[in-house]
Amino acid sequence: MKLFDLFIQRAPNRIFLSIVLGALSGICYSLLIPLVQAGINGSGGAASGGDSAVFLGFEVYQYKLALVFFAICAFVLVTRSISQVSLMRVAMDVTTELRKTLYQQIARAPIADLERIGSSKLIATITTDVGRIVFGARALPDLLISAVTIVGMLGFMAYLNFSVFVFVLQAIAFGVVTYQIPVFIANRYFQRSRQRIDSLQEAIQGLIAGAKELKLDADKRERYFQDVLMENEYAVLEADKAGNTVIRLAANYGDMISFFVIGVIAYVFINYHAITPSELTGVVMAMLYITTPIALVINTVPSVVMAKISLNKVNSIMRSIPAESYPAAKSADVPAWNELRVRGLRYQHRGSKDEAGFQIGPIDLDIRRGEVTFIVGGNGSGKSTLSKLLTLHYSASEGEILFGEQRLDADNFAAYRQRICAIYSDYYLFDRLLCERKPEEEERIKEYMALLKLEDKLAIEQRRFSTTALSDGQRKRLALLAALLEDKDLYLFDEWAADQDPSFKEVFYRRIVHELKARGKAVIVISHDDRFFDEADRLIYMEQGRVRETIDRPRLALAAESVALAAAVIPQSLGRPAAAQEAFAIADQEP
Ligand SMILES: Nc1ncnc2c1ncn2[C@@H]1O[C@H](COP(=O)(O)OP(=O)(O)OP(=O)(O)O)[C@@H](O)[C@H]1O
Repeated sequence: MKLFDLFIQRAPNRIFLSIVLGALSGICYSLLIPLVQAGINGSGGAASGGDSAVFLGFEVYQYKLALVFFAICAFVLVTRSISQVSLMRVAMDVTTELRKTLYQQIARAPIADLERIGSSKLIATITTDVGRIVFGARALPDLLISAVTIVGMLGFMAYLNFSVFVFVLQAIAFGVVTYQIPVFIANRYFQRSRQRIDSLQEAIQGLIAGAKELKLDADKRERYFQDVLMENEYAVLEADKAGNTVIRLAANYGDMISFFVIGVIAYVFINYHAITPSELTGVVMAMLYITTPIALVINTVPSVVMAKISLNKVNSIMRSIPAESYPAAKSADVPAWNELRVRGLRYQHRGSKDEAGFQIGPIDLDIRRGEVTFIVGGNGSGKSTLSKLLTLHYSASEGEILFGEQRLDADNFAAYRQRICAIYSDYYLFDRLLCERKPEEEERIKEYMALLKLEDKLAIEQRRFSTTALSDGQRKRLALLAALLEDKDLYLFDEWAADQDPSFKEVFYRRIVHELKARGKAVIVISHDDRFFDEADRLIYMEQGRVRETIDRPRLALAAESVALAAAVIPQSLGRPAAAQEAFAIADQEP
């Protein structure tokens, strides 16, 4: 994707019009000086006429020429304005369009890739890069108008005196070539600054999200402030300062090129070439006249350079976010299922440079509708990773998932995922209900608000929560309410009850999970709440990325029946596998 292509793709006609009007404006702009000179010299030919007229009480000398002059001024004003306004509006559309493309790409990205890239980089791209691209691209009409003006003026000089024209051309070529050296150096600094913006963004997130922890300890706060936040801030500042200093010096050099050339023509060139005083005046006027367009070209170069750097960043982010290749499908496109079977499933997280990523599998398990499956195991045993495989966010490297008799594949992936509802441990609470509105919704909302004791805390108006400024437990209950209003086949709760008080743990395990089971849903509960393991129809115990033990209800009930076993077996199954094995071995020996 190239800078100008963005604009052409968005509005080719408006861009064409803008370029034509910009070019016309540049041409007319460059006619003004020859006209003034013609007026001064009284050699305006037929147009000047040499007569004077009275206009609004003022005497106007060579009124025809004056008329042409002011008409051109008005034309330049109109065409330049239309060209600039039109391109500016396209630029604004392009900003929104570019952001929209990024939003869509993020929405379509696999979760594993979003986790790998991290939110800081994505936010920096959306906020910093898109703005810079459009700012740079917006300078393009001015560049065009200036370039045409410069070309027009050079043409005028060629008409006045060809050897002056050749000299000026050479001087400009020399200026442009030498100008590239500082631009190259500045470019390096700007690239360095852009690389540090991602880290800075991450540091800012830490400052906001970690404000509570930082406030508790002044030393810690100071260390974070200096070593992380300001370190990145100063790195960006230094690189930007250096880049802008070089660019400024280059811009001043560019500004003065015209004057150097004027000086050389006025004091040196005339000694070696035949040039009349009126030609010399014309050339000097033309040179002074193009000082501004040359400065403008030179001053907009940094914005264009920045825009190109940002565009490269956006391109590289876009390339690093692959879109999921599953065709969009509706949940109705796949047959109903009763059992989800997982066979030989493997997945590996992306590792660091020195270490291979955590591996899960091979996993074999069955999840049935109308049953509650608990997934238990120690921290880091792979429960959440398995939950993202089961809810079809991670794509397994090996193995298969079957919904009933239907094997999960690229064609039905999106449709089956539509049938799943989950509250992850790192869930996000939206500020409104996003599920499809159902006729009985009002009734159910009332019922759940009462059950989850939320009715005094917030109201739901037009499907929007009146507040989400709630306690952690209340926020999670609100997320649960939103999930319960949906009608999916499979519900997964990753440590949902971890921050609920005992009464809500009871409500969750004994009422909600039961109710979902009674509605024929497949319910997966990832939990450390061993007190409620008796609610499970099946308990899957994970260890080091593998299913170590699958315990079905009869066996679980048997083990739990004995007080000794209940105390010894189930808690130990989380941390002391040897004892758990022994206890289940005893349970298994029961007739
Ligand atoms: N996005 C990720 N990228 C790389 N590695 C990851 C990622 N998420 C988890 N891991 C690794 O996978 C391992 C298992 O993590 P997982 O979150 O699945 O465990 P868990 O059983 O849910 O733990 P807990 O009970 O603490 O929530 C961890 O050791 C972690 O290092």
